[in-house]
Amino acid sequence: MSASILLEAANLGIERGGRQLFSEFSFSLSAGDIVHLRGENGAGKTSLLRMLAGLSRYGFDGLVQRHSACLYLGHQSAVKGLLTPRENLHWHPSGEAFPDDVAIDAALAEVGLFGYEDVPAGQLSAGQQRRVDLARLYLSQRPLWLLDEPFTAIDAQGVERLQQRFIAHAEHGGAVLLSSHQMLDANVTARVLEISAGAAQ
Ligand SMILES: Nc1ncnc2c1ncn2[C@@H]1O[C@H](COP(=O)(O)OP(=O)(O)OP(=O)(O)O)[C@@H](O)[C@H]1O
Repeated sequence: MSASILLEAANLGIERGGRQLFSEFSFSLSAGDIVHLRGENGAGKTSLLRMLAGLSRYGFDGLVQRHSACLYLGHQSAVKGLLTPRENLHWHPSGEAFPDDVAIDAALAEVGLFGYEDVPAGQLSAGQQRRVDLARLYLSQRPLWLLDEPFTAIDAQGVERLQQRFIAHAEHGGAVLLSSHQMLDANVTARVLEISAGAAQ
């Protein structure tokens, strides 16, 4: 095994609701990779990302080897409305706690939430709540990022900043696998993984 490989997936298959979404899907993620997971609605992107993150095995086949700690961002918000952004990040349900309020506030500023640190998250807009989740990308030390629709509810400027963050993460030895229906900017050097009905490539 090369030291730079962060994840290996071999012969993956997913069956949901009696339908085989795809099978015999193999790939790896290495340090420096940005990989864009694409496929139509229902193709199985969320199912695949959950499988890779080790969150679900239902209906799955194949072997996933993670050689690195992983940060998983689901397409549904993990933000608790009664907690403030600072508290949400302090006690994040991923189990990756961020105890340093100074670092948390800096991350919140990075995602445009300066001044909202102590506002109950339930009072924030959908995009601002998504930004609380995304602040983890400025706090986490985990090299392998598995991101399900990270651009959801994010404005154009925010999407551009996120892509800059992906580039910086990859340049520092991380890897990013993200699903999105949006095209990535031309300055993002990304590999495409395409899932289509019954097959993947
Ligand atoms: N818990 C479940 N039980 C049965 N079928 C499921 C379950 N979860 C997902 N599916 C089915 O699996 C298929 C793939 O769903 P998934 O959410 O992985 O697709 P997706 O590619 O992420 O789609 P989208 O682009 O719409 O987010 C869908 O047809 C969905 O109905």
